[in-house]
Amino acid sequence: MSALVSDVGTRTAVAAASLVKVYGKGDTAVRALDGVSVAFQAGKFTAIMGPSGSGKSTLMHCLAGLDNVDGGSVQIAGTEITSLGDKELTKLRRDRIGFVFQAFNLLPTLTAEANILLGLELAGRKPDREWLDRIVDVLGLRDRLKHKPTELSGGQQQRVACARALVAKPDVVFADEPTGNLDSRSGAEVLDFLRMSVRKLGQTVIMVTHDPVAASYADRVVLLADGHLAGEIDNPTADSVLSALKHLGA
Ligand SMILES: Nc1ncnc2c1ncn2[C@@H]1O[C@H](COP(=O)(O)OP(=O)(O)OP(=O)(O)O)[C@@H](O)[C@H]1O
Repeated sequence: MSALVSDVGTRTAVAAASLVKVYGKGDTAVRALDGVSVAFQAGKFTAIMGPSGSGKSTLMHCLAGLDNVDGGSVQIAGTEITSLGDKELTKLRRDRIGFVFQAFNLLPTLTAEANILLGLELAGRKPDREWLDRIVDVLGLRDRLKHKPTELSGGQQQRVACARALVAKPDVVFADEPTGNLDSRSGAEVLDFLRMSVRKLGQTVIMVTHDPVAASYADRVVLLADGHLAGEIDNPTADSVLSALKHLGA
């Protein structure tokens, strides 16, 4: 495993080139992304930040193949996704991308373990038990696996959602405001986990957040403003992120 963690450091997990996304037509058209080129290294935790309306969610949706683009390219682990059909995209998202959303989206009738394994089951794939064990241990979910979502705290539910996102060993995990529904303590636990999934399990995480403290858990922050790349910060602190955002008028 340590070899895997050190190997991934220089590979590109996700790359966008000259990405353009336009909503609407004519006078009311909005260029939500206006030529964004950015690369995300494998084995790193990157946060996407910027003022409200700067294009963060749009960028995430285009990178993850959840939305079509109007120009440019997106590659996930070397696969160009903008030219894929719906079926191929669905398969790519299912097999190679993990998602963590603000709403935990767990099925209430299933146990935590069944929620974690559901995607694999639907895809007809067997879980790698050793990998599952590692994820469960890193997430501290061992004694919660038989519980239903209503028997879990918000933080625990989000950790189950993180396990679900990681269980298929995706090329990348996209997290959209993963701490938006959590108090600060549970939020810190989830962020700690996302960081550990990168450092200890060699995973790649790209997170959209409004919160400079959340962004400070990342290895790197990518800043957007008005649909453009507006800078980046390596080894961010909450203060350095906050002052960069102030600079952008957020
Ligand atoms: N479905 C849509 N139809 C029309 N315009 C849209 C749509 N989605 C987003 N936009 C516009 O595109 C721009 C970028 O929106 P986006 O949601 O990506 O920004 P954001 O940085 O994620 O914002 P926030 O921080 O407020 O969530 C904004 O001007 C927004 O109003």
